[in-house]
Amino acid sequence: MKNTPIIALDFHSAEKTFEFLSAFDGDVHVKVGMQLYYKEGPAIVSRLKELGYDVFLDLKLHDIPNTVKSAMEVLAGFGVDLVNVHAAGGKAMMEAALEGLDKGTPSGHKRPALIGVTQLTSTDDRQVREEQLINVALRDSVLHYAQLTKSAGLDGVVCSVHESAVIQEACGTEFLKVTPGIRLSDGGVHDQKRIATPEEARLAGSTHIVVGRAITGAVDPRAAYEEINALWKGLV
Ligand SMILES: O=c1ccn([C@@H]2O[C@H](COP(=O)(O)O)[C@@H](O)[C@H]2O)c(=O)[nH]1
Repeated sequence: MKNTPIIALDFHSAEKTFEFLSAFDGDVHVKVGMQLYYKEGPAIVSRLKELGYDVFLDLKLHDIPNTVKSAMEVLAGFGVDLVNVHAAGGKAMMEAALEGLDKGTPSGHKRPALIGVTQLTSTDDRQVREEQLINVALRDSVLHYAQLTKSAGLDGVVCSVHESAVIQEACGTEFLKVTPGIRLSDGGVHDQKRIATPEEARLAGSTHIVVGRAITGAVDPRAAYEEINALWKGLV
């Protein structure tokens, strides 16, 4: 899996998606989230894979272990590179997800990497305390979910840049730290709470960054991508 910025294709149709991608060569890493997948179904994933894109299918599964296992068995057949579950579903659910992926991956193919969502980057300390009734700081909750995810055998987590360093220390450099909530220093925050710049992500030890609106909402998306990639790679 390449470590160039993962572009969140948060569009409502295949038409919009491919119009957007026409400004890029096929050598980018993309994320298909709920809105695009629910609209276009597995066909959008097959099309992107046929065109050579690395695909993160971001459906954030969260259900009883048996259901998640069966669903992952199906997703494994799509040939995507990365899939995810909510770590809050528990260790047994995450283990079941991995089992489903192993079972569904066609022989001779590589199993998609599997990561656990810790606390969404749109969540802050107040919500953890008052809405989730978790009596530890958000950072400790994220670290706990990361360790649980690792103990279930998954390949990494979705977290914010603010937790990447502590997770790297606890779970190692190979453990994926996929970080959304990326903004340029003059960019809008939108609905995100734990944001950071591409440079901050690199310095904190994130292994991947996920970028949506800072690219898709830019006047010149290709230029925004190049700027973010250069900052992420430390080239400027
Ligand atoms: O904790 C999470 C998990 C997933 N996301 C997804 O990443 C992108 C971010 O989009 P922006 O426009 O850059 O804010 C989006 O698809 C989310 O569903 C996340 O933001 N936080």
